[in-house]
Amino acid sequence: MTYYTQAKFSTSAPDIRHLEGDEGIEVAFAGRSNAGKSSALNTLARQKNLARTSKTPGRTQLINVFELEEGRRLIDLPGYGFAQVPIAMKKKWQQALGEYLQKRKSLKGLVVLMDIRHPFKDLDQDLIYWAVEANIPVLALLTKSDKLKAGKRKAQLMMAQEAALAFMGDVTVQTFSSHNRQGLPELEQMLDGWFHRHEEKK
Ligand SMILES: Nc1nc2c(ncn2[C@@H]2O[C@H](COP(=O)(O)OP(=O)(O)OP(=O)(O)O)[C@@H](O)[C@H]2O)c(=O)[nH]1
Repeated sequence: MTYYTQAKFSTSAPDIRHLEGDEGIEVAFAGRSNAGKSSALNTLARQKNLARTSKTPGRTQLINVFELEEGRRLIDLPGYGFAQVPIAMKKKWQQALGEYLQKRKSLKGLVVLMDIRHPFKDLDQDLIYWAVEANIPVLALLTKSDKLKAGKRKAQLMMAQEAALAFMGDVTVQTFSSHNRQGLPELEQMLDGWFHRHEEKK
């Protein structure tokens, strides 16, 4: 049992601007469609169906809020970068996401999930830049690490760590696999830090 196993679905919001209750502490999860976000949330919570996983990219459209305990939340942001979404909608979404990162007072950390084989695509980079600008610490999670052999995995991690320096902010990079739970303790440690750091300041 860890703190995160108690995660419970709380609400869905159709739009980031409709997220309620900007109090307490929340940590958001974002990533391109199919990056493995739902799988990572399920792995973290040790629950099979907390966040739905699908093989159809782009299915996670709503913003899902999972409560850990009163005033502690995980926010599952919709996957981005889905080719079939019209440009106007993409722009609207990006603007809303930027606003969320800038204005959301309870947001204390952002996990950006990226397939270890294709990290730091344009939209990932935009998101990380916005977070850095807003002083939100970022954990870049290189997902599906089980897809690579150890040597290649290490090389990808080092390359991504090097690339992360360009953001000039609080950006940590680690590898992660929902299939074999590689990186789960490190992910939990980072989240613990975000939740606790702010608790102490209360
Ligand atoms: N090998 C491997 N495959 C994974 C891992 N995590 C997720 N996948 C697979 O990648 C696909 C997408 O995973 P999801 O967790 O649904 O991805 P998502 O980012 O939530 O996708 P959207 O719902 O489109 O936002 C599924 O087929 C998963 O089985 C992993 O750690 N290792």
